[in-house]
Formats: sequence, C-alpha cells, structure tokens
Amino acid sequence: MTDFHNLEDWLEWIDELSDKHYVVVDHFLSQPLYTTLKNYFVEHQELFTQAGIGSLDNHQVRTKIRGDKTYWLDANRDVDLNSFWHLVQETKNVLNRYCYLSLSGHEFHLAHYPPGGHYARHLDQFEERSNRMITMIVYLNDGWKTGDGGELEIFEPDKSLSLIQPLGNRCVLFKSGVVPHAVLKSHKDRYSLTGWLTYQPKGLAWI
Ligand SMILES: O=C(O)CCC(=O)C(=O)O
Ligand SMILES: [Fe+2]
Repeated sequence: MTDFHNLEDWLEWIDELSDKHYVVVDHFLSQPLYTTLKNYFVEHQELFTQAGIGSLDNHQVRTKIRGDKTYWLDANRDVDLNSFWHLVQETKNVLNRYCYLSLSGHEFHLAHYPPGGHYARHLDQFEERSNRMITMIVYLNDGWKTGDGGELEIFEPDKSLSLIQPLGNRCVLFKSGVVPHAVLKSHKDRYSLTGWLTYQPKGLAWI
C-alpha cells in the first residue's frame, strides 16, 4: 500500500469539501505511516507545551478557551515523518489543481488534550493573520468510544451541529476561514496531528 491515494478518492473528498466545507476520511494513512506518527508522538511527549491563543497570554484565560498541549513540527527537522510531509505536499497539489487554491506553505503540530481539556468555538483564521486556508487533522486515538467525549463539533451554516469522534487514523479537512468549530471536553487523553495548509502571498514572504 502506498502512502498516497488515488485520484478518484481525492475527487470524491474534494467534492464533499467544496459542498459542505468539510470532509471526514477514515483510514487516511497507510498503517505503517499511522504507526510512525503514533510512535513519534509518544517519543516527543515531554516536549509539549501549553497551547496559546492569538495574543492572549494569561494562563488562566488560555486554559478556559483551550486546554491542549502542543508540539510544533518542522519538516526540515522532523525528517522521520518524511512520508507524511510528502502526503501533505500531494494534498496541496490536488487541492491547488482541483479547487483552484494557491496553497504554498503549511504548519503542523501534535496536540494532546489531557482529560478535561477542550477548545471553545473558534475559526482557524485570525484577524491579524488569515493565511490559513485548509485545516487538516489526523486523530491518533485507538479504541475511542462514545462517551469518551472529545468530539470535534462543527457548526453548520443551517445552525445544526455535527459531532465527529476523534477516531484513530481519521482525517478531517475543512476550510479554515468558514467553519466554526470546537473540541468538546475530553474524558481521556486525546491525541492528534493538526495542521494548516497556507497561502503565502509572494510579496509578504519577507515580512
Ligand atoms: O483537534 C481537533 O479536533 C480540533 C483542534 C482545533 O480546532 C485547533 O487546533 O484549532
Ligand atoms: Fe481549530
């Protein structure tokens, strides 16, 4: 099995992403790549730090809004994840080609929500920095059950809600600027790889 997907699958996911603004894909990674990611997570867990939110720097305020700890990845440093970086590049290529986007960069972190952790409703684009175009999450939780909490809650335009369980090797892609979402309180340790495919206007590259 290769780490990439065939175009037919991609076109189906892209259709759903265009229509509903998000798509959920199960069994997204090959089993070896999924295992590599999970091991990487465990090996780096002591390096995680409390996640921030925009410009707010008050610890109490932050943990009220989001309770996860994160570890930012760097494709140049984290070369053990090369297969994953290739997959990210392929994802950008298909989205550029078939959704007419101009994705050029990316930023990814590993995230750990300890029991009781959540993330209040938000959008992934900030006022001061709105170059995040597509959010890409891969969950790393084997044996997640109903009742464990930690669902990704998506607020649909018609005001209905969709709850997505953070099941192992499930990928969620959504449009960062238009999909309000939250992470419901998790009752267990909840692990994920979360990233953003970004658009870097050429003229801004040196700012
Ligand atoms: O882990 C998730 O399901 C979503 C995380 C999230 O919304 C974020 O990190 O911005
Ligand atoms: Fe988010």
